[in-house]
Amino acid sequence: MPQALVGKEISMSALNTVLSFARQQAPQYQLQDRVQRQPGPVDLAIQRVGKTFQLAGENLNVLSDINLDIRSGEFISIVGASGCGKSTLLKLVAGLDTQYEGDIVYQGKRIEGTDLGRGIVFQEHRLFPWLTVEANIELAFSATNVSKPERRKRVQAQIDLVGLSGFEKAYPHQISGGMSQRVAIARALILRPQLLLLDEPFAALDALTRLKLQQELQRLWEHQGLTTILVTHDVEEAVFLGDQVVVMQSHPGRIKRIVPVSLPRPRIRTAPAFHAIRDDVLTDFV
Ligand SMILES: Nc1ncnc2c1ncn2[C@@H]1O[C@H](COP(=O)(O)OP(=O)(O)OP(=O)(O)O)[C@@H](O)[C@H]1O
Repeated sequence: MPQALVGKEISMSALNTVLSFARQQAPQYQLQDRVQRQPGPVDLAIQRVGKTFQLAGENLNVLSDINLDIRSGEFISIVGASGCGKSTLLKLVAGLDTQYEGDIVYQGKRIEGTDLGRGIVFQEHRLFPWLTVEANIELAFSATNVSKPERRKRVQAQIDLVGLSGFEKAYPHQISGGMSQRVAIARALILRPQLLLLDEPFAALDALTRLKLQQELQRLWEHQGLTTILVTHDVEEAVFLGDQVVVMQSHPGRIKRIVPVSLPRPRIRTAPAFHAIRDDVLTDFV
């Protein structure tokens, strides 16, 4: 069964239990206080991008003719079957792989390598087990000339923002998977990137933690005005968070269609309009 359909196995009563728990846990949104977001200018332009790997002497065409404009402050979700090239595309945008055809232009410059202005979070948290929560986050400053007191101040503020106050001195083995992912997100955000890249950051988490972190991610995104790209297998997550859901298909990996999600935030997962968009996207996987 495609990963994207796994969520369909949950019964309505189980889903409602999960949702009411998540609502209690989630930070309370003040709808009247929220700034109306306006789409900004194009921040990231992916133009005619292709990627071929060499595998056992053969050429493996993984991405072909990818074209996508992402506006400043937009949240883009990318879904698609396993192996369609989602992570490969994200790595190209991160600058972790610079061997590609076409152009990826971020804020007017072709991406030629990694940059502190682009933060990335992977499925595994990649924390150093011998460092505390605060030391793992502070590590992000190692290539900068930010002063020690300023680092400390920003680390504490970021820890507070992701809800980890009190766990500053804990080691990764002393905190849960969800908390570890929050540390990874804090580490990605501490340098105040303008572009946040997320590669299935919640895939290894249980359903409750996942819902809670989706809400927290939305809060951080709104708070910091980040342009965000999320790769996920979870269609519901994609619709809950995305301004647009990019559906990819395989062999070679390419964009099948882009589904706009204009529902107001925070989105109500049980609302018919939400179901309609989720079900529409799911038709690409059945
Ligand atoms: N370094 C590499 N060398 C050769 N082939 C690679 C390399 N990295 C990825 N691939 C291949 O590229 C294809 C796309 O991989 P990618 O990880 O981007 O897919 P994905 O859509 O993110 O998959 P999943 O959803 O399972 O994570 C796969 O066939 C994979 O085997």
